Amino acid sequence: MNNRKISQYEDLLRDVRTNGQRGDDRTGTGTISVFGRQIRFDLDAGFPLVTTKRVHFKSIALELLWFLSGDSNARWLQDRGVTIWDEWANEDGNLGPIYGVQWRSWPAPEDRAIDQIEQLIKSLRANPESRRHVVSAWNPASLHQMALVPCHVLFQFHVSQGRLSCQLYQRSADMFLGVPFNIASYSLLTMMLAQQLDLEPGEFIWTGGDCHIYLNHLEAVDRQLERSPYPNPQLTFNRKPPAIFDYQYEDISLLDYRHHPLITAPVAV
Ligand SMILES: Nc1nc(=O)c2c([nH]1)NC[C@@H]1CN(c3ccc(C(=O)N[C@@H](CCC(=O)O)C(=O)O)cc3)CN21
Ligand SMILES: O=c1ccn([C@H]2C[C@H](O)[C@@H](COP(=O)(O)O)O2)c(=O)[nH]1
Repeated sequence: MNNRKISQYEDLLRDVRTNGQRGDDRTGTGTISVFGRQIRFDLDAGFPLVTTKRVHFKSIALELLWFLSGDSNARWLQDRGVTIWDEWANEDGNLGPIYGVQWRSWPAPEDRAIDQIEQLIKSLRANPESRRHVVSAWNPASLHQMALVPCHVLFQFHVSQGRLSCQLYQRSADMFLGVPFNIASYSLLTMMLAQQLDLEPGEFIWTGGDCHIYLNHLEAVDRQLERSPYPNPQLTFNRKPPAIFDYQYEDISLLDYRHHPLITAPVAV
């Protein structure tokens, strides 16, 4: 079965490497890209953290907790040693109303704010069979204020046979640096929600729009593609926090993460 393989990410990376078309992009770096791809991960077959290079899980987990807290200032991350948003932040750490703000306080008329995560949890509890468990970060009225418009734009949860699944639509996908983060981040979110709702984690389905490799990542990608994936690590929680907003980094344990050495490459700004 495709969703129980351990090489979905590497297979897609190879697909883009082989079939990507040369093009220019906003950052001036240049890419090879394909449009429209999907990969799926069975979350009871281990945690889908890429093993063909070292991926810094702590940055991923802290970024997710930062989104969930509704914060969009990079200071909170910087105070915890996470530097992945530095290039886009101004001198005060400000990034404008990016993910955290749209998830937790989407601006609505009459100065109201919509907490999409709170509503999501309520709807998953009250009406698990609903086909409307959707969260959107793409707010056309706020895009001009954001340091970077959302890449992971919309996600939907689905409950079937006691299992909670998630599908993400990512409009733009930096295959080498961003996608390993995005897969792990949404898989972790799905496992946290499943724990809160007393459901089993189901599948994480990643759907990508423009899937690209930056030209200055090609050598790094070629090195990575010579490597064979290891079995997935396991992810467990050390306690059940009272609510989805109460998780701390220390509540999350990543076990048996066997990986190949780090491969570094510059991020395109
Ligand atoms: N071009 C680009 N690619 C991205 O993936 C990306 C952006 N821009 N802008 C916004 C966020 C920031 N994200 C980032 C930014 C940097 C790394 C990065 O440099 N990763 C290194 C080091 C990780 C660390 O310091 O923890 C890596 O080896 O994975 C990863 C994701 C994902 N996003
Ligand atoms: O979570 C993320 C955030 C960003 N990216 C990548 C995708 C692109 O390479 C850039 C964004 O540039 P746009 O011109 O706005 O598409 O950042 C990612 O892969 N994952």
